Amino acid sequence: MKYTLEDQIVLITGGSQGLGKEFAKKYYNEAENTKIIIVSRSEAKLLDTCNEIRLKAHLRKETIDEGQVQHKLAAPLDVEQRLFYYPCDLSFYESVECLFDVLRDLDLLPTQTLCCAGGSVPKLFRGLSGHELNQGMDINYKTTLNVAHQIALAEQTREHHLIIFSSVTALYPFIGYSQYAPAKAAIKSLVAILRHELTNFRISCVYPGNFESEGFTLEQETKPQITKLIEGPSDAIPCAQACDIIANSLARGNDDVFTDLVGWMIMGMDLGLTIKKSRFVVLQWVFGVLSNILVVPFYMLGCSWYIRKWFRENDGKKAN
Ligand SMILES: NC(=O)C1=CN([C@@H]2O[C@H](COP(=O)(O)OP(=O)(O)OC[C@H]3O[C@@H](n4cnc5c(N)ncnc54)[C@H](OP(=O)(O)O)[C@@H]3O)[C@@H](O)[C@H]2O)C=CC1
Ligand SMILES: CCCCCCCCCCCCCCCC(=O)[C@@H](N)CO
Repeated sequence: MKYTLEDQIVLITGGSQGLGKEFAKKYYNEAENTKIIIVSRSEAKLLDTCNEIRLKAHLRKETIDEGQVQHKLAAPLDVEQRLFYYPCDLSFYESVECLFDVLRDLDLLPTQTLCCAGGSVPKLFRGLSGHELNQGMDINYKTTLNVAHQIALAEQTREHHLIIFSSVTALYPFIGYSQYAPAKAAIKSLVAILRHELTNFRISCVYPGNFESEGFTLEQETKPQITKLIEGPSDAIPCAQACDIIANSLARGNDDVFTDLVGWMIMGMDLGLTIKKSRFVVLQWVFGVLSNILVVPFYMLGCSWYIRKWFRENDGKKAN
């Protein structure tokens, strides 16, 4: 199943900002016959994003008499529209069922689904609240799980391209990401199983390195210094650049997608019982085998020594 922007119905979760918004822009500006539905919790952000994308494309639609804006996903559908939004907290299964009931009623079941919704609160484990801990699983795992399940039920035979967003931290979890990395690792595990079961689906999993977004800016505020040091080799790239890298990689047929060299390296080191479909995969595998023997043991020893030193110097109990 080739990845193309044109002639699609694409559902983008987390489309109100960051990477999801960049993908909505890309589909809107680079394809003429593709309908885009962006979903997130905040109707205000979704509305702003729709208007901004239209304004930039000089196609801003004025509000209609009833006070409804033309691009909220509702009946009757304005078939002239290409960009819609639907506010929904995707961590609640029942809300996702309602979303898919609306899509089905409007004959807008997607041909591509991008599960971009996610976000992290990087803190030391003891510094997290119960709410933050549970939000981690809700926002990063349950939003993807619920949408993937509903699209799997909706599309029993037709081809569908499911594009799920994990993180390099799923392949290399480290200090400061306890609220986030386990959820992203769960996504990696789910992808491997769905690739066995959903035989009419193409399932791609993206493992981005750092990129600049509203979420990234926010997480920098709580991120422990040791976490910033460890992830230092993954410089944050512009969000639009990350979007282009991912789209080009998908178009080349890759299904395990990285956004930087560090991500390629770490994916190579993650051997395990899954066949990677990534760029330069043979070279990546050879690199992974050799580095697991020659580099990783020394890196991990050095890393744990450095973390212990950091705690000693920062009196770990209070350090954040
Ligand atoms: N930025 C980075 O450095 C990296 C990001 N990633 C991953 O890439 C994806 C995109 O990242 P980024 O652009 O930074 O994300 P942002 O944090 O900028 O945006 C997250 C989006 O998810 C939406 N969202 C959050 N919770 C829910 C929910 N319960 N239901 C529906 N929508 C929700 C938010 O909208 P609203 O608040 O309106 O709900 C927002 O649109 C995420 O999965 C992230 O984990 C991976 C590696 C690195
Ligand atoms: C031989 C061993 C070499 C190891 C090099 C180690 C480099 C680690 C880079 C980790 C980058 C993590 C980026 C994803 C962060 C993320 O998902 C958050 N920004 C959430 O938004």
